[in-house]
Amino acid sequence: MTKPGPANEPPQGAKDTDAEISDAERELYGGRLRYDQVYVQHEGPLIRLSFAHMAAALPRMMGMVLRTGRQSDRRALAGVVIAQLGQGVTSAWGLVAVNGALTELFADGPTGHKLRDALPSLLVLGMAAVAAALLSAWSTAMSGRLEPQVERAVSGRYYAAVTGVELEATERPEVQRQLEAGKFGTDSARSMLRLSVGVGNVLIAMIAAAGVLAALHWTLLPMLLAIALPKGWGAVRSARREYVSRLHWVDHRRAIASLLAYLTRPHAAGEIRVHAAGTKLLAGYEEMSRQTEAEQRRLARAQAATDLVAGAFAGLASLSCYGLLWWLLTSGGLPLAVGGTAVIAIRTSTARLTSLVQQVNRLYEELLFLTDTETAIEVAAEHAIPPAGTALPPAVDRVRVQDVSFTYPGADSPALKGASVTVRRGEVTALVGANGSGKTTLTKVLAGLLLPAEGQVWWESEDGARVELREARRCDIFASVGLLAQDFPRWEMTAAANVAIGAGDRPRDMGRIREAAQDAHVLPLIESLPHGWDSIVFKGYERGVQLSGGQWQKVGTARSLYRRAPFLLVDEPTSALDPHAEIAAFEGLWSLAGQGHAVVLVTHRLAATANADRIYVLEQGRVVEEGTHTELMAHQDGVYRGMYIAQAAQFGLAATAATALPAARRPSAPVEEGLV
Ligand SMILES: Nc1ncnc2c1ncn2[C@@H]1O[C@H](COP(=O)(O)OP(=O)(O)OP(=O)(O)O)[C@@H](O)[C@H]1O
Repeated sequence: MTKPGPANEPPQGAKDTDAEISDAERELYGGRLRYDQVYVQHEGPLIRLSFAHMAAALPRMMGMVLRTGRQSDRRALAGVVIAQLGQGVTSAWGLVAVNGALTELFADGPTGHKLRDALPSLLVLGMAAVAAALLSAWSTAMSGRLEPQVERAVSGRYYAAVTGVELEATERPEVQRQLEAGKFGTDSARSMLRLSVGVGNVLIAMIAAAGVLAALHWTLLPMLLAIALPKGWGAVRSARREYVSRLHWVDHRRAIASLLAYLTRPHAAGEIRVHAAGTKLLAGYEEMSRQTEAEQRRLARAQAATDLVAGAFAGLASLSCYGLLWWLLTSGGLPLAVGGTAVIAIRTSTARLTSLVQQVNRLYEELLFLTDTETAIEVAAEHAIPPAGTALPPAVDRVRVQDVSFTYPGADSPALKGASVTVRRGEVTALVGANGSGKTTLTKVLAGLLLPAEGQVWWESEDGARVELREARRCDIFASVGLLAQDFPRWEMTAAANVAIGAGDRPRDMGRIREAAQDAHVLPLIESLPHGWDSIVFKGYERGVQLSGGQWQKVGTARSLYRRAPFLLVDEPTSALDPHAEIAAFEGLWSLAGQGHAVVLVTHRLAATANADRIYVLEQGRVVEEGTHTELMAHQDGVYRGMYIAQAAQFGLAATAATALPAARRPSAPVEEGLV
């Protein structure tokens, strides 16, 4: 997952000044391209970026990563920890050996004797170096084994959590934004583990050096700290600035990415060229990118200033420390060998400090992203579809929607207002009505995807047993439903996968895939492709092919048929089909009803609904008419009759049942599969 890179920062504290919005954004998006209006999501992490919060959060998050590591591969984690501690010990051991060797070398006497006396310490120094190299290699091997497992564990938790969230919750901007933000931290656990190893390594080595220095002379420890503090301050300040900038410019970057995506999207290719839409988008991209570049320049300048200040203070501290060391040596307060060891320790520690600061800097950043992921997982859990519930009665034969109302989060008016419909197996139930009248929303309620705020949805069997949607075990409902949504997903996968994914919880059955494709009238097309079922139904890949809108609709139909669920909900299944294909598709639906399926058909093609067993007419979320075609046509001023006559008139036909599409019926047969 690519994280939103650093972009801009408005003047400190400002959030939405007009100056930040480019003319292009204003023209194309009417301002910022935002998922919601509330800039709350990152306020928490921003506050946590203060020193106190960082200190408090870091051990917790490292603990979390280590816990995940332990759950993923206990042995590898133990290996990493032991290797790190071992390196700290070897580092201290090395310094003690250096001090020993220097003591011998600075002693009085002939050089040959001094070298001989220093030999044991030099040998220990060599052994410490070999041990450090071995431990470092071991640590690399173990963390390399652990990192991908930790990433998989966190990503798995995140994606499992977000895909189990109630659909209604995902419509709420604040939930959606939190879930979305979590995406950027899925690889942070891996990075944090790597950085934690690096930080741990340096910290342990520094603690070892500090211990040895303190043992040699107490003044050496404050010297080390005096050099460390300014550098730490600079790093933390830089991290905070970058993060604030990224947060404030995330919408801007999203707008740029959206523009660029359009430029290469095949379905926009025509208008990009003919309407000069490409010229407009490219000009917008240029302008918005320049703005981003200006922000990056500003950040770089601010960063350089911080580095200068931090460097100046660290330099001053170093100067004072070496001055103090000089004075101690000349006044006889410190033996020359200890002075030498101190210089080596301070120099190596300062070098390590820079890398420590850099790694801690990045660790904080990853921590914030990981916090977002953890928050997303918590939010997802709060809004999760309950895994438990009452099992559906055996042989459910109808779904009864009773006085149901539903309002989308943030919407001014309800999409459904006291709607009641009954969907029976063995029948085709048509939902008709003007655009926005609530048909799709009603199918989502029937599918168990949306829980109505008022009213009940009963899943009933013939013998009177019934379970209400809220109490039902939702996976039972999902297992009973096949969907063909208006905007069904077009997976960038093989043709076979595009059908088989209709029953993702079952092993692939090529025989049934072919059958479903045959029933959806797409089998000859797929089998005539150069790579047949292995063709990727997207251009731009090897074995890739481009399907037309109508061909895609047939693939979508095949997918919903492959599921073999007793309740089939199809929303505008023929909108892209040619007249013959449309007739064949409707015949297929009627034949499914004849086999015992409940078919819920949402369509504006009233010629097809004329043969439905029951038609519900929706208007502004209410069911305003209900009955068979003949019954509804008998209402002189009826909504259905009005729509039907208008459609028939387009063909210059009188509105009679003869204008209806043919409906095929086969003898009833039990549905082969399904829970009910
Ligand atoms: N995700 C959503 N968030 C907010 N409002 C929505 C959402 N989806 C639909 N609506 C609103 O709910 C109402 C009913 O929409 P729905 O999609 O159910 O209508 P429809 O009858 O299927 O329309 P169409 O014939 O155009 O497909 C409309 O006013 C629509 O704007």
